[in-house]
Amino acid sequence: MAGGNADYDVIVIGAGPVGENLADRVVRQGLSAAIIEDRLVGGECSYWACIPSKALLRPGEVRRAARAVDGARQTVTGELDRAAVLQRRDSFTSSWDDSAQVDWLDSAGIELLRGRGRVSGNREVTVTTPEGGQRVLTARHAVAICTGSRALVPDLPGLREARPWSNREALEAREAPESLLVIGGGVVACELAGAFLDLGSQVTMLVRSGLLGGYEPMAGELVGEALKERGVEIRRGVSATAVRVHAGMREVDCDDGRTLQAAQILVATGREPQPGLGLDTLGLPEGWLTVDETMRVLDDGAPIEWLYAAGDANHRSPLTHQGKYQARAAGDAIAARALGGSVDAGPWGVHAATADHLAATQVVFTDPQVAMVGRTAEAAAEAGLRTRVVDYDLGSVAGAAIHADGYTGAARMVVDEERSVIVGMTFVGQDVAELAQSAAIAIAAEVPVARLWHAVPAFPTMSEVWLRLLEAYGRPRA
Ligand SMILES: Cc1cc2nc3c(=O)[nH]c(=O)nc-3n(C[C@H](O)[C@H](O)[C@H](O)COP(=O)(O)OP(=O)(O)OC[C@H]3O[C@@H](n4cnc5c(N)ncnc54)[C@H](O)[C@@H]3O)c2cc1C
Ligand SMILES: NC(=O)c1ccc[n+]([C@@H]2O[C@H](COP(=O)([O-])OP(=O)(O)OC[C@H]3O[C@@H](n4cnc5c(N)ncnc54)[C@H](O)[C@@H]3O)[C@@H](O)[C@H]2O)c1
Repeated sequence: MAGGNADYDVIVIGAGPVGENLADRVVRQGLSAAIIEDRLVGGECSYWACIPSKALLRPGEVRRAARAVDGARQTVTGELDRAAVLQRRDSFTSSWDDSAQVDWLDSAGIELLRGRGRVSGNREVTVTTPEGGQRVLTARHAVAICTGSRALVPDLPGLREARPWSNREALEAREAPESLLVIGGGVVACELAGAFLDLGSQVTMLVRSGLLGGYEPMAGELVGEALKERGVEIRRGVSATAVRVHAGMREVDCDDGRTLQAAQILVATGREPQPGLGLDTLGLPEGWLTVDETMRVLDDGAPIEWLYAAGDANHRSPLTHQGKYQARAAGDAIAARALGGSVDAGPWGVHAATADHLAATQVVFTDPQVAMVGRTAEAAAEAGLRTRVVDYDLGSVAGAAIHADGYTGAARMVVDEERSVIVGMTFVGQDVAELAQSAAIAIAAEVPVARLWHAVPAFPTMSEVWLRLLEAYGRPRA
């Protein structure tokens, strides 16, 4: 066990958004930290996930928004400039150059070590350097696993040999394939199907069950209708059984007896943990790490005092902002434990990531967008809550009608009847992303429904859907 002679107070494996935030948090409180990264500082999010995907999606969204407003529509006559769209994506990823993020680590006082890290003992990490050397490092207080996740490729005959795209190849692409077969119906599948449609690919989606599982059903329905209207072929209830490459095309056999052809396949079937983290040295199984509320890794339900896992690595809420929220809780808890302070890990405590369970915010950047906070009606019922569900047509709100001609959208509010507080809210429609935070505040602050009647939305904005939902629910006495 490392004691006074340890190399650093804290060692963080993985310099994605979560690892960077965790390291920053401990350094700000006077501890020393090293961060180990084997690819680019900034992680999946900055180079192969959130940032390039949103950069690719935005131009098409803006074009459609203008075309949805009479008077503006007439001025938008040309096609998207696809080369400019790709160039804009490149500028957001700094052309996959992480020097600015490296400079930031330096300015924050965090030491960067390039290489692949793995836990090799109690408070010990071994780094395999890019040159193939090994370096053993020790941590005085904590090791934090912030290694994110990687695309899960199903074990399907011929699929790997066909060299399909994951999010990585898709988001680095220099050009769009003529045709793209997307396997999966989750968030990555829906967002990237739209992005490549805008870039000119003919897109087919192979969706085993519904679209956007885990969200309110209206989200998948409205997003699916819009994708179809824009020309995506969605084959629901169909699974691939085998893949071949023939004459430069991918051929995919399906369980409905058909064979589909595409120039490229995008696998968007979920994520898996990074392998080779050395968990076996601690007797832990490979897989997503289970953690307590301060992100300490649990071994048979008991926390390992010095080992933390935050972000995708623990799979509690695999989203950048929720992972960074966990990093703030974990970083502060590490510092409090190291410096002899008290730790407040109870619900909504300063060292607890309670919102992961009760108020996580998610935005799907499809067109229409989906913004969801907290639980779906189904999840709330499964958790045993006595709920009332209120639905409202977002398109009938004056602000939405002005926002776009023929605005189509939906809103759902899930109220816990025992406590008279909202536990879930979902908005679907053009530009609803910015409505999410209003719901996050209402849900995290557990504002009673009676008090919400005093939070008056401005007229004519889309936020007026709040008033309509409350009217449909009824006005409880305060
Ligand atoms: C296509 C796509 C789009 C997405 N869009 C959004 C979005 O719009 N909004 C959102 O909130 N979330 C989005 N996500 C999810 C988001 O990308 C992740 O939740 C987020 O990146 C998690 O951050 P992280 O720091 O935990 O992991 P990562 O960003 O994956 O970073 C982990 C880092 O650790 C490094 N690493 C891994 N193993 C080792 C090792 N052994 N040694 C050294 N370094 C290692 C990796 O190279 C990487 O740099 C998207 C995901 C995908 C796939
Ligand atoms: N805007 C955002 O915030 C955003 C965007 C993209 C991704 N993300 C994050 O990344 C995570 C991963 O996204 P994802 O879309 O890869 O995963 P997902 O879990 O959301 O969806 C996976 C999809 O693949 C299907 N699937 C799984 N195995 C399959 C198989 N063998 N054959 C056919 N279909 C199969 C599932 O039914 C599901 O539709 C999300 O959970 C989300 O947290 C967030």
